[in-house]
Amino acid sequence: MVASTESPETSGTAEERRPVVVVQDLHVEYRVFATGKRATEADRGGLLRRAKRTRTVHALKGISFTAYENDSIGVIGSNGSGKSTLMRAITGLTPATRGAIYASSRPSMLGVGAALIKPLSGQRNVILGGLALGFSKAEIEERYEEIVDFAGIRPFIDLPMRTYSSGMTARLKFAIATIRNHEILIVDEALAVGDRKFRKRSEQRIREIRDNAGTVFLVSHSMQSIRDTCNRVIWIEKGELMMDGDPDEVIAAYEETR
Ligand SMILES: Nc1ncnc2c1ncn2[C@@H]1O[C@H](COP(=O)(O)OP(=O)(O)OP(=O)(O)O)[C@@H](O)[C@H]1O
Repeated sequence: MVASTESPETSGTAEERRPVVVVQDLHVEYRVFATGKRATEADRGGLLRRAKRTRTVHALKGISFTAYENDSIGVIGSNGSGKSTLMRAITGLTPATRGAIYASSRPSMLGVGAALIKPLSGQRNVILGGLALGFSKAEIEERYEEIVDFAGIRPFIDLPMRTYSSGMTARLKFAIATIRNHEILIVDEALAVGDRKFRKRSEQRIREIRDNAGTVFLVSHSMQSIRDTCNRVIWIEKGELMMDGDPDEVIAAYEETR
């Protein structure tokens, strides 16, 4: 299938828009040990045999595209097609085996999960999460009400986070993580959790980030979320770029193969 490198539905030509992420012929290979009997000391040839059991998974096979300022790019593809690998490579968490990624500023993956502590109340966690994002205590206090309202968990904010349902936890994390303005934001399946009302609010927040001259990548299996949020869609299958373009066209082509 033909892959175009230009973004559709843009306010100007590609030359007028600032490129923020350039991915050039990106390859990512994972070296994995296939499960097998663990080598013991008695197993003299163990090391050699173990080496033979190493497999290489070629997760991305020459992906190239350019993301521009104000782009909101949906990333779709079947399970295991390489979407998360591409996102991790863009943030620098997964090294490129070959090819290159250039970014105008450090892309951030949406999330404050690691900073939060489950036995503490939602309230304390808002403060912790805010500090982890680089806000001062005063700045967090200023935004506190907004975060709690957005998460929609006010009646539970004094309870320990471990008593929250997974949806409530996800809403709180999303509410904290998006208070910062991100220039390049990656949202990997964060919208899959939470109910319909919250999903709509999250999508609105993503649009606001984009309108603030940000660039957003949204990985999702929900074509509705992608349609509602993105001006461009990248479809990856078996580590290859199948199509890059208008959401309706790319989603239609993807759904035809399913
Ligand atoms: N840490 C890892 N070590 C080894 N192989 C990995 C690792 N992470 C991913 N893979 C492999 O790389 C390929 C792409 O995986 P990836 O998680 O990027 O897919 P995905 O499109 O995000 O899938 P999903 O929609 O299921 O989340 C898969 O074959 C997967 O098994």
